[in-house]
Amino acid sequence: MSVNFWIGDDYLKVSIVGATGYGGLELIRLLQNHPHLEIASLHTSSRFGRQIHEDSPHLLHMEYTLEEIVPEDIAKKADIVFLATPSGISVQLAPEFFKLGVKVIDLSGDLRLKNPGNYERWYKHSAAPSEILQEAVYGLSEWNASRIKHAKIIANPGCYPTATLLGLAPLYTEKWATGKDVIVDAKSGVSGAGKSPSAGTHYSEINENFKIYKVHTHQHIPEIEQQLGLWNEESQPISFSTHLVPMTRGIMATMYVKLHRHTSTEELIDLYNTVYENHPFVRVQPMDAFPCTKQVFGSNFCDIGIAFDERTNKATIVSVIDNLMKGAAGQAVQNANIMLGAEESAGLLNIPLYP
Ligand SMILES: NC(=O)C1=CN([C@@H]2O[C@H](COP(=O)(O)OP(=O)(O)OC[C@H]3O[C@@H](n4cnc5c(N)ncnc54)[C@H](OP(=O)(O)O)[C@@H]3O)[C@@H](O)[C@H]2O)C=CC1
Ligand SMILES: CC(=O)N[C@@H](CCC(=O)OP(=O)(O)O)C(=O)O
Repeated sequence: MSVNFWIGDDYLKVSIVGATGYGGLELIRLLQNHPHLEIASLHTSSRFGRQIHEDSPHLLHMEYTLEEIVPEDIAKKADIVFLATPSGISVQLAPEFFKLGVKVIDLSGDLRLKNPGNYERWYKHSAAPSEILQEAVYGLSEWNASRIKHAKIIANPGCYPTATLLGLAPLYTEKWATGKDVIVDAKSGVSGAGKSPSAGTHYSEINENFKIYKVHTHQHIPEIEQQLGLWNEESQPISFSTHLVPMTRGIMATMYVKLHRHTSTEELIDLYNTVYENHPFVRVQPMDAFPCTKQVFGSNFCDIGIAFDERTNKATIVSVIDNLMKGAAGQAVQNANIMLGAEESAGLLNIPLYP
């Protein structure tokens, strides 16, 4: 039975667990001006009692005391909880919130893979209970809205999968792609790795440098393949590589896809425009134009450029997003909007920061 979750003009209350990290801070930025959602509480595993602005001075004007993570207490004040925590945490927290009847939007990778063995292989943690994995709805907003609307748990997609899947979806769902020999060459800004410094991401390692990482082992490979398999059962394993770029935000995924049919760039652009016609956050570039990460900086847009290569019969698709927005907090708020029956774009239609 479907229940109308939203109760009209009132604000719905939300709590954020992991509020001090990059994803959590981006959620705060979006929720502060949201027309239907209001922050009830912010939670930390290590800094209880401190003000949010003590470690995040860009929030100097905001008065929120960081609280411990006690699901029973959160359930008393929140309708929805966002989990913006490292992998391995939602495995434990999501079942508790589910039992307490609080809707969960999980930004981590814990609930995305339906096969627990797959999660354990790629994430190296114990998986969530099967009941929770089955309950979790994959939150690729443009492609799963009818299920997101009635979901109790959302597994918000990863940043690379969001850029990749939005870029590949029209070819897979319309059966233009053979599903064989697909190559995804992806690059990310350093905020994708979260706020905690590490040997691989600190300034002198990343500045004026460009490096490949997690070759053939990236945890987003099974997530992308799971969704491609749902769209097209002929789909085969993809070649997927990830690189770190010396910039703060942004993801670019460049994809090379063999097609069933001979076509033209014009026809491909028409296909993408038709598929994404009613989706305000996916913008398809005109002929001969390709997107760059700066044109989506700080926004929830995914911009896509397309060209057909006559010589190889392959399409080249370029998809860009801001990893913290469409790749994390922005899509999480978009999913919350869909769940509560509001405009999908509520609180999210800001123009990208430029230059
Ligand atoms: N950064 C990105 O672009 C994207 C990130 N994601 C995923 O979203 C999640 C959050 O990412 P991001 O914000 O970048 O990560 P950060 O490392 O920046 O933040 C993680 C947050 O989790 C809290 N935390 C750490 N340990 C625990 C724990 N044991 N229990 C509860 N909370 C804990 C941290 O702070 P405190 O010590 O105060 O509790 C912090 O608030 C991750 O799972 C990430 O993989 C998904 C898409 C994109
Ligand atoms: C630049 C960078 O390091 N990015 C991270 C993205 C992590 C992430 O978002 O992880 P989950 O989606 O699995 O939670 C990475 O490549 O692992």
